[in-house]
Amino acid sequence: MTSLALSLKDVKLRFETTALAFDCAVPAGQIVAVVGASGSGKSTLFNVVAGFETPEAGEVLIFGEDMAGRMPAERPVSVIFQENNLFAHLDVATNVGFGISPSLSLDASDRGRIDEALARVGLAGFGKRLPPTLSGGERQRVAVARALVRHRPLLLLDEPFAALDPGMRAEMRDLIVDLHGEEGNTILMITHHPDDVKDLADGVLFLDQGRIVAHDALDRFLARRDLAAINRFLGNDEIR
Ligand SMILES: Nc1ncnc2c1ncn2[C@@H]1O[C@H](COP(=O)(O)OP(=O)(O)OP(=O)(O)O)[C@@H](O)[C@H]1O
Repeated sequence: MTSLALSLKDVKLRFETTALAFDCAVPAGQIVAVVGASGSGKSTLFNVVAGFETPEAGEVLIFGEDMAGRMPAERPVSVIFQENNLFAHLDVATNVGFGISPSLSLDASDRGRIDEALARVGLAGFGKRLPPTLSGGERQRVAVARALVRHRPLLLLDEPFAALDPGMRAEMRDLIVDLHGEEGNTILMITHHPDDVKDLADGVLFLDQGRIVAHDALDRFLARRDLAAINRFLGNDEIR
């Protein structure tokens, strides 16, 4: 039996004007793109998994463990957002160090791990720099380095390349694929770009109006023509 990185069972949430309901089972070791129109519920899905939102019903299981009552820091999850992942007044090495110890009690071997992680994302020698002196792409690499030292088996990427130019986006995609190959972790990545889906994903979770309406392997997803929302996303305009 394939082990599951994530299962959402009858998960339900309600905001004033919106009801959301999530059901899915994501096998361990995959890269899964999370897509859907603005407002379809992608960030809310991540917030439920990471523990920033508590559902009013249902179960969130990560590697078979029920996450009910577990704070975000206690979950086997790392999250990288579109921006603002770093503390601007703390240097790069310290920002990465939070991934090892939230109280920053770091010994010499921890400092070695930080340097290794920075080298791994192409930022050797950047440890003393402050985030505002870095480019957007470099800041995202620091966030990736922090996720690397945190070493959690489930990584959530919430549009991590959205603020980057096309060349940098492609570089970051390559970096994520390389790290996934090395770590063997499970990655869920929110994106609005069909190219990210095609280049990165093993599978696709497609959301529409607060529900997961498709969960497919990549090839099957790309061949779908049966849902207008997916046709819009893939640009199958002639079929609509
Ligand atoms: N804290 C909240 N309070 C009230 N409504 C919320 C809250 N969080 C999300 N919503 C609503 O839930 C729906 C889903 O929002 P969500 O941010 O998850 O969508 P999304 O797919 O991530 O959108 P985008 O692609 O624009 O980031 C939206 O209608 C949003 O207004």
